[in-house]
Amino acid sequence: MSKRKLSRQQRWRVEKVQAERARRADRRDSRDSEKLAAGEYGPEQNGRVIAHFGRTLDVRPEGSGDAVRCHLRANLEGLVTGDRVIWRAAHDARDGVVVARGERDSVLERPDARGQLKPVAANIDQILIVFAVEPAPHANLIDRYLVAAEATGIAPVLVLNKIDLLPEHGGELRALLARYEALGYPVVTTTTERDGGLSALHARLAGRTSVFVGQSGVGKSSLIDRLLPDEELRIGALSKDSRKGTHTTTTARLYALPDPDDGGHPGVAGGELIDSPGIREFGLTHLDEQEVTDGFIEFREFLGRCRFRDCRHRQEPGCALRAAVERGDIHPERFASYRRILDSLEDA
Ligand SMILES: Nc1nc2c(ncn2[C@@H]2O[C@H](COP(=O)(O)OP(=O)(O)OP(=O)(O)O)[C@@H](O)[C@H]2O)c(=O)[nH]1
Ligand SMILES: [Zn+2]
Repeated sequence: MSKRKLSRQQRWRVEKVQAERARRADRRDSRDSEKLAAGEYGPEQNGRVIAHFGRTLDVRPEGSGDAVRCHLRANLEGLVTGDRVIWRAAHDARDGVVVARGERDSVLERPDARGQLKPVAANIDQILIVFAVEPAPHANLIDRYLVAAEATGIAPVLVLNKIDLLPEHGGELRALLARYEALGYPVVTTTTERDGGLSALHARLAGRTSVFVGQSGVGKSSLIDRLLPDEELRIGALSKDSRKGTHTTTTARLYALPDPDDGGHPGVAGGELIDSPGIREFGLTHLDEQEVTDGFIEFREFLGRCRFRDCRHRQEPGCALRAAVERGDIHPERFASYRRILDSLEDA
């Protein structure tokens, strides 16, 4: 679209529309300023963005209470679901205005249609990477997700779902996951087919903001449906259609999970979930060689120890990474995965 040459007339029309938009934003902003000055808005308070639609946001007041539809001061851009904000409620309490954005602890980004990274959600504490007994994961796929998660700086957690389908003694999959536990990654097992099958997951979610990612068919929808059983909690939630991935731009939403210690009322203590089809499809995109290398956390202690400063850990003599593989300090499959991920970047 952006590459297409616009005719002069089209360009003129686009400019006119943009000018009109800017004028309207200015007008809105000066109206806000007047109202703010005239005391038509209440005092500043903290809140969190639970959904956003262009320049309109739903903000949940800190503590509790229903979300309030807010608009943005014109000088504020790029807020996303999960952002902490300072806002003021209108005196008629029906809407409000967001006046500032708080610092972000973390941000999840995805490339837009032009390949530019855009933030889609903020202040996420953990990325739950969902796998299943069926379809069985390749170790390489787990590594890909872990590398992508490490690049965001958000802590990854491995969730093995459908454990009702595990063979009696756990099979290869448990051994595979034990390998990741040894690296320090938390592993949680779940099943939607048994009572109490989500209790370890509930414990993991409590008090944190999480997102679920993972390949198709592993049970993300099934897990989320059970975590948010109350239809009301999912007001405005994804429709069945948009779940199927056709509307990957659908806005991310933040949901408070029911808190079992508070009679099942949704609250921060029960944990919070940010979800959208785009977030679920999060994967290995737009990483460079350095980010991939850094994403293998057990490599870190060996980096910088190769004979050559610019070692790419291939055939170079004195490679500290390859020596670590030979000594058994790095699992050969993790190293093979590393190589495969780098090769796939070159192909892309
Ligand atoms: N046996 C078993 N089946 C499960 C479990 N959880 C989910 N399933 C089934 O796995 C299938 C896929 O589940 P979904 O929840 O649609 O998976 P998803 O990850 O959301 O898949 P996409 O929407 O394609 O991304 C469904 O048929 C579920 O009923 C489980 O714990 N055990
Ligand atoms: Zn090396």
